[in-house]
Amino acid sequence: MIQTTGLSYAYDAQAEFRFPDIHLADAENLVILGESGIGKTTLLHLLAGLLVAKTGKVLINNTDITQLGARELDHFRGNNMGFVFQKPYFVKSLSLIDNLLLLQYLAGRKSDQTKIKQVLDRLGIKDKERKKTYQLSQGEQQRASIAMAIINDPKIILADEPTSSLDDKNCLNVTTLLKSQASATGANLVVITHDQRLKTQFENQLQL
Ligand SMILES: Nc1ncnc2c1ncn2[C@@H]1O[C@H](COP(=O)(O)OP(=O)(O)OP(=O)(O)O)[C@@H](O)[C@H]1O
Repeated sequence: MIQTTGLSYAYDAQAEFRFPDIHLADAENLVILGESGIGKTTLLHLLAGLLVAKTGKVLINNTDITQLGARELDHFRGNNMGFVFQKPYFVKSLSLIDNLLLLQYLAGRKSDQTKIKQVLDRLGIKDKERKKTYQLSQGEQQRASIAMAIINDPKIILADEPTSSLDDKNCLNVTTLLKSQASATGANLVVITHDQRLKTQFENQLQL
């Protein structure tokens, strides 16, 4: 569940944003649309607690993350959130499968190669599991970053332009996978994009 109230953020006096309130029950999805520079990434980073709001609250599963200290927030994020960032973050020296095993380890989970292979298979990159992530194409890296986001079954999946480098077929694969992952685990999925192809794929839309 995600609920925001009166959220605003200011980078400086020239770049101040007030965002509409968001109410999502468990398992509900939302696509946030809007032109470049309107504040989509800023809003997503506020939902993730990566930016500190000027005003307002962000309730996630009844925890107001704006009230958490840095350590608590890190812990909360690690246990509850999965991110698909515009620019993927990998450990460069490791293969794709080792990056995913590392994430399972860091979350205190047992290593589960079967699950990793299933996720990679559904994303169409199982044959790339032994590659270093820098050896993957941009679109493959985007799909790899989605595998990283969902591997530990987060309760909230936040995705920043997850389909921008993908062709139509992979765009549909990725949104289908994100939605089915979210519905399988009762997670909220929030996607921000200016990819108009996503408009018809989500029931809830917020136009900034
Ligand atoms: N660190 C920063 N300092 C000052 N201004 C910033 C900073 N980060 C972003 N901005 C400004 O805030 C505005 C909103 O940025 P944001 O990244 O949230 O937009 P966006 O809607 O996600 O854009 P895009 O679709 O191009 O990614 C932009 O005008 C940007 O220049």
